[in-house]
Amino acid sequence: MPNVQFAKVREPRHDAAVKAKIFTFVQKLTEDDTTAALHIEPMQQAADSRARTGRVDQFWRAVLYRIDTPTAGTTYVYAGTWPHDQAIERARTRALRINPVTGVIEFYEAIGEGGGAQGVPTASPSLPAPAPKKESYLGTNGYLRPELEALLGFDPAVADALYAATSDDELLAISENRENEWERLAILGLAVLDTIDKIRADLRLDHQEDVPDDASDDERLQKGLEHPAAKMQFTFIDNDEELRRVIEGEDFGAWRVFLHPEQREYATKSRNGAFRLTGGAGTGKTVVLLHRARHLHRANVTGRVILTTFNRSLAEALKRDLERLDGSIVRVEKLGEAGVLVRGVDQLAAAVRDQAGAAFWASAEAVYGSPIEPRNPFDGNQETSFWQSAIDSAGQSLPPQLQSPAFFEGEYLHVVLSQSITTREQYFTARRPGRGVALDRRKRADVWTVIEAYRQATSLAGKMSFAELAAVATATLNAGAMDGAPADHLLVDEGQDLSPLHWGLLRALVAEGPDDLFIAEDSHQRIYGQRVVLSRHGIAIRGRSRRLTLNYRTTQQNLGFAMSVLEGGEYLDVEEGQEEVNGYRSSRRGPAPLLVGNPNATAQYETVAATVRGWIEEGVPPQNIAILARTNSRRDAVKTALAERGVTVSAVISGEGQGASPVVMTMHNAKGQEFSRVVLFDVSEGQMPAPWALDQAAPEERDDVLLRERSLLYVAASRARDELVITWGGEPSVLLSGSWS
Ligand SMILES: Nc1ncnc2c1ncn2[C@@H]1O[C@H](COP(=O)(O)OP(=O)(O)OP(=O)(O)O)[C@@H](O)[C@H]1O
Repeated sequence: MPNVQFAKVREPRHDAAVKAKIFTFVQKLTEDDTTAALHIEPMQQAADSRARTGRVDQFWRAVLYRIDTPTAGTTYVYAGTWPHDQAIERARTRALRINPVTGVIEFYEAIGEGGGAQGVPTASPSLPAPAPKKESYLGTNGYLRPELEALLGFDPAVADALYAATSDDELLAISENRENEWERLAILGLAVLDTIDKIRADLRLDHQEDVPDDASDDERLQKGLEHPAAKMQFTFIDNDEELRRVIEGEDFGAWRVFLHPEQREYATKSRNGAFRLTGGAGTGKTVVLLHRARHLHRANVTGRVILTTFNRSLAEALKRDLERLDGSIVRVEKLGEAGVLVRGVDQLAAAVRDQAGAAFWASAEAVYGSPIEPRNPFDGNQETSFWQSAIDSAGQSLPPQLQSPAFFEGEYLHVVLSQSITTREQYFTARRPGRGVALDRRKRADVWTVIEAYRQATSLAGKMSFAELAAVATATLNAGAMDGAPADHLLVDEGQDLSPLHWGLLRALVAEGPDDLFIAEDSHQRIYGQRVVLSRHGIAIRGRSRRLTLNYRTTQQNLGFAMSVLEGGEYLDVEEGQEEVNGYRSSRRGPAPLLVGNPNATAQYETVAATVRGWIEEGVPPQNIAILARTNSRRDAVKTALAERGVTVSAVISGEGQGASPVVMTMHNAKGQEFSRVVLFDVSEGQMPAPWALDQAAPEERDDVLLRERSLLYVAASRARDELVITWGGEPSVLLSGSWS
């Protein structure tokens, strides 16, 4: 029975009926390639004697390459389905070969009279004619023409065209027409002026497959399919499920199959301890986590893998995607079971509570100074109300700026719970790193009085915060109440938004060792809480940190705008290093983001309504459109205003939208999501940065609040895959004053 390797090529978009026929065709091919109905036919005078076409139906033909080796038998490389004549033309003119410089398997266009002599390279007709009169973009930036051929393996004609390009845009236009993924990404690297060495390293072009000297051409091709750079474009079809995913997935499903060599390495390589994967919004961090979860699970089915993220709705999305990636992964519902457990981080604390039973409430002694009776977590904004009442009743002697629930929530979480402080005396000498405001002994005594009042009132009400839940869960695990750590591998998404108590909990859930913690995070996207330094929570990264820079989600134009929002912010990462902003790139291009100022609120509503209406008329599926607002009340206001203008949108409170209408949600709720078209609504002075967020913050925390507002706009802007519109009424927000134009 032949094997099938599926190659990602730019074939025509197929409707469901054709896809079903392709599915049946490939299925039959894997069963028996001599089946007459498949019409597997060699090409006359073809550039590659391996080229074949096969009959999908009367109109459509598949293009195939047949490789025969003694060890692997027959392999067909499936290279897309085309209308009859086009398929013949492609099969006749395109060869499959090993790039002589890099060893990567590739499609190679060789054209000549009547089908062409085999192996004679010529420029693809899609290449623009060289324009020698103007200055070469690559030449001016210090690249040498021969390097493109000798070090990157470009065909001479392609190298000529690249060297003749006068701008990065011209380079990208060439890249869009190249057939091979490695070519497209190498050109993108050149466009953003990566060094040749970096391009070679990123795409693993230095990697050489181990092939004996006397290997046949077919054996070399077979081996070439294993090259890390080939895995971006070629995938082995294992079973019907995999085949269905590849055929039906198209671009949206590409993440499940075609990983960038860097992504593949991060998903599969074993690490000695905690590892941090950083990278801008849309660089595929979540994709790596999902693949890594599958990899760890497959490597040891008795292993206990936890995949966690900031909240429940993001965890639900991870669950769905894990299922899409591989339906055979054993998903479990309890801590300590073999398989993959997907939970929000607070749900993990609740799982410890539920599974440890009485031991959990007994362990509360480490947090409160004495065991507690079972309690329920707060609902909604209850925590703030409890702090306010405690301040009102016991905090009147404090300076006014400390009489704020925000100050107390921060102090309680970052100082009291983080250090398991249970008495006034301990609090007098507690370290308060990163808390800004200094507290003398007198003030500390007053603060502690409020904390005691809060603890008393919450105890009476039978309530606790999620931070307290995490603290008690950590104490429970550290006391050994669950027979050792309940996980072997812990994978964390959205790490930048986790609190010190979350990190304490995660550390306690998995014992230190190889592949214990894998953390995906992006400091630029921190929109909740204070920055955390991981080493203070028993998590030592020590050089095991890497960054992804290729944006898979959005266009270069949207990316440029999103990055410009970050300008003016000072970002430190979780290892206290400067977070880098350079090097991000996208291979996709699109329209420039539209910034639309409006004289007043009514005009702004008109703008948003017209924009959404226009997109729907254009044929954009309504559920791929999102309007993002800074607050719940602005979300509700724009929903009502749009309804008054005949545009129905559904408000998303948490999780995903319902049904087939555009969604409106807060920027916070848009975290982790993506849409084709996005409106950032009311990015006006007086709305963003939110004045109330600044007012509520203690003076020394205002800079961080501002930074988070900047990050929030960045998160929101980076949700758009294709088009982005930013609106305001009156004056624009100061956050829009970056260098973007
Ligand atoms: N190798 C790939 N091939 C095709 N698409 C990919 C690949 N990797 C990621 N993507 C797509 O890019 C988009 C962003 O990926 P993902 O959500 O993993 O990024 P992220 O870094 O976690 O983003 P954010 O930080 O904004 O949450 C998704 O649509 C994903 O399917």
